[in-house]
Amino acid sequence: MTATPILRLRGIEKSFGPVQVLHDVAFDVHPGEVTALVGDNGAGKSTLVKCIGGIHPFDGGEYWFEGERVQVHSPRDAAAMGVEIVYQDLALCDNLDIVQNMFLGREKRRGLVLDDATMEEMAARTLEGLSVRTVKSIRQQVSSLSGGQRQTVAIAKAVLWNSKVVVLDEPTAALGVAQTAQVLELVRRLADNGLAVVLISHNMNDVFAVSDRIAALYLGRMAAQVKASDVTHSQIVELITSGRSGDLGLVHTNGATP
Ligand SMILES: Nc1ncnc2c1ncn2[C@@H]1O[C@H](COP(=O)(O)OP(=O)(O)OP(=O)(O)O)[C@@H](O)[C@H]1O
Repeated sequence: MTATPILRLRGIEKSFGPVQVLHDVAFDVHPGEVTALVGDNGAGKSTLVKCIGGIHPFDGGEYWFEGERVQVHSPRDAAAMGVEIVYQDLALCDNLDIVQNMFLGREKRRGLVLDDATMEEMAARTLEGLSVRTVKSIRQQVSSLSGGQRQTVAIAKAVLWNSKVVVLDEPTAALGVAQTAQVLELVRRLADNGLAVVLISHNMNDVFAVSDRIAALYLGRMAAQVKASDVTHSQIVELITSGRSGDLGLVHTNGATP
């Protein structure tokens, strides 16, 4: 674990028209760690992640990356820094195979022709690096994959580009028990490989199974950002439902790094 956050947000404010959704949000993300982002429906998790990914411009606040203040105006800006977001819909094309999906929109070319051999080799190397053995062939069409395999492909696609921060929006939401376990193992492996991983989840078992830190949003405010080992399930549930925990001695508010 490292003390220096790779991504640091301070004072983030975001409104949609007259409705303010994020209020003075602080959020730190560390390399080599899984940071769970939790909060009730409508707490602002997706909005915060879309601000991180450059989809929503925020109205005020500071975005720091690798110790420098940055301006992120588009998903392209975020991707250029190494920030990738895997949204719940996964944005995979059913009629294409795994390699084609992993390079969709960022195909490698040799002159005017697609460089299929290089793409296939890079895709295979990435999946191997993540110890993914659940897919039979990388030339398999995505339509034939299970939910867990699809999630795996979407995650592999995100890490293919030397990404440094990967945000996963509810990666186990639609999965059964065995597939959930596989995806959680993969999430942990990403962090163990040095990536900073942000995991949005409503499932406290998943959160405590893989997370190093937990950030709880309540009505658009960061109620607390704590080390997972410092809190109990019920304290996190309390933070999610009421924005505070009875035992405040264990809670570090305002996103400050404990
Ligand atoms: N594009 C938008 N325009 C207007 N309001 C929005 C927009 N996107 C989100 N909101 C509002 O912002 C608030 C936070 O929504 P957000 O989707 O960020 O919450 P969430 O924590 O991700 O919830 P969930 O767990 O249900 O996905 C909600 O009240 C939502 O209605």
